[in-house]
Amino acid sequence: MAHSVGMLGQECFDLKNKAIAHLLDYSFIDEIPTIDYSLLFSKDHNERAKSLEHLGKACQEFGFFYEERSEYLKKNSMDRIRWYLRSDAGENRENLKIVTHPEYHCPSKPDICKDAIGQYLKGMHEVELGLAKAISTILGHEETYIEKEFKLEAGFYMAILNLYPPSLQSKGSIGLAEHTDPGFFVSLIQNVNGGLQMLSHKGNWITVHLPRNTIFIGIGDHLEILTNGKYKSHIHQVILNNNKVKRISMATLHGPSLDTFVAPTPEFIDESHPPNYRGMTYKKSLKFNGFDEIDVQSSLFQFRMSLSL
Ligand SMILES: O=C(O)CCC(=O)C(=O)O
Ligand SMILES: [Fe+2]
Repeated sequence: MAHSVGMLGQECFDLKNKAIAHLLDYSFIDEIPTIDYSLLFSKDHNERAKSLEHLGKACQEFGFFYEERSEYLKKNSMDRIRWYLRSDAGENRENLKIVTHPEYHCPSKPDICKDAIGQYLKGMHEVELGLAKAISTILGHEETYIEKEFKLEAGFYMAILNLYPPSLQSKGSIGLAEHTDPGFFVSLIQNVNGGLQMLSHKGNWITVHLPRNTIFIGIGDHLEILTNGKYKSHIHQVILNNNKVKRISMATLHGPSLDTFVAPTPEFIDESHPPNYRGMTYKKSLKFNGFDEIDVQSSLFQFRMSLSL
């Protein structure tokens, strides 16, 4: 069933009971499995159990489920809004990163932006808490497990508004090179299909086609760490189409609070599953490679024990 979620800067979003998470299905190349968010909380026990099972399977097997620019160009390690343009062989995008939680920041111009993004993210916070409950349940924990582990009340969120190709024409086909994102999960909306690709477990790049008015949800690094690798952070990239299509996306990284220490929890560790990741606060993990918090760079690769120690 389709749910309405307006696009950025247009309609207001009412996501409370109306979000759907899209999780990429590796086995049916053209099909993205859809989790009906409302069914995760259905009063019908069978319906709820079925939909939780579907979500668990998707998580485990698929891993996904302008103001004055110059003002935001200067770099300071405590930036809460930063504008960025890169156009070279490795990356071609213009983007604006905004810390939106626990304090909400947003450029004040254009004024529609602040309200629209604020309302969208308010809705997404509800969705986040709902997904945290549902995923805690399928992991065999009490509903509040992830919310508590990640201290989501003070979660660090980053909204990333991307434009491909950038105002300068792109200098290659890579919009954004392959990467994973830190955090609990990433939500993404876009104005046109095409560009975003996910790496399947078979090693194929699959283009993500989102039905209109839907939100894509992908698992982030810190759910992988918490579950000791049971759920995998999704590897993705953006490929450009010879400057022919302008695409705008907004990715929101829903992270734990900056002071949360994230490590594999004992429930996911036993003799045959030793801890695969080293633990660290979310803040330290974001700054691990000398980046600022606002860069939201992944350091998952270095947290994997066999590689990092
Ligand atoms: O634009 C997209 O589709 C993906 C953006 C993304 O992966 C990111 O900003 O981390
Ligand atoms: Fe990303």
